[in-house]
Amino acid sequence: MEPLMAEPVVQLEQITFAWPGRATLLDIDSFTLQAGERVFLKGPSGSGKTTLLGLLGGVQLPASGRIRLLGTDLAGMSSSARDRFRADHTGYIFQMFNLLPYLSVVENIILPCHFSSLRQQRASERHGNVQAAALHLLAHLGLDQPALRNQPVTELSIGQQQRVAAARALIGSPELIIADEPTSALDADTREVFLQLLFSECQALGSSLLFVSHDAALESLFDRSLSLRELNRAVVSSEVI
Ligand SMILES: Nc1ncnc2c1ncn2[C@@H]1O[C@H](COP(=O)(O)OP(=O)(O)OP(=O)(O)O)[C@@H](O)[C@H]1O
Repeated sequence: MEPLMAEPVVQLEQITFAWPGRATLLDIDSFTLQAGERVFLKGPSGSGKTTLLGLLGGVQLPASGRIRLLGTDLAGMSSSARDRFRADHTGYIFQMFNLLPYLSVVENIILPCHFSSLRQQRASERHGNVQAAALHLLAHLGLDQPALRNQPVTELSIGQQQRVAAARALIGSPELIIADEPTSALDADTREVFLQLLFSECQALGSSLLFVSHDAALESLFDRSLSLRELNRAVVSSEVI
């Protein structure tokens, strides 16, 4: 018997998208992200990379076409169901990290488990409870000094904040990790170290990674690289070369 192929994590078919009052920004025939794949997405500033990431998580809906996350059509859901689905199955690492300044390191990391009982359950099954899961991730990401755990995140270095942001995205093993320019504030050596840590955690958890960056030096480290310019049939006037 043929082995069963795992469901693609993301499947995008013939989507178009325009911000209100603006020309079509995205017109994409097809894009698939397979389970466990690590894909690098590049494109000039203003070409629509962040907008595409928003579509993949169901933050915005396309004007036409279909986006399926883990086989589920996002357009067929109510907006609250989409929010829950996104919280359960996707982890985000943002360029500015978006950590909550009034929460400690561990509190920031376990935040997604407050919005997703599935991620809370997965983290607890693996590690006993969500705090232990957060400490496990901190150790794997090279941040296991006990003094750091309860420190306000505002007192961390940029590299430390970035790892906390990665741990927050990874907790509870979401199937898809979306990273939007998460290394732009780091120097070249630190970037590659961070990326290797992120790769090994994604592999350990079985998560796919879609990583947006301008940094061509990182491209060869990924399974596959995509250029939004080549993927997108729309003519984008807001691109900055
Ligand atoms: N919330 C929004 N409302 C209206 N227009 C938006 C919104 N977000 C982005 N845009 C517009 O969509 C276009 C693409 O922006 P987007 O942030 O997706 O590009 P990007 O490729 O991620 O750029 P960068 O590399 O600079 O982050 C820009 O013209 C931008 O002004």
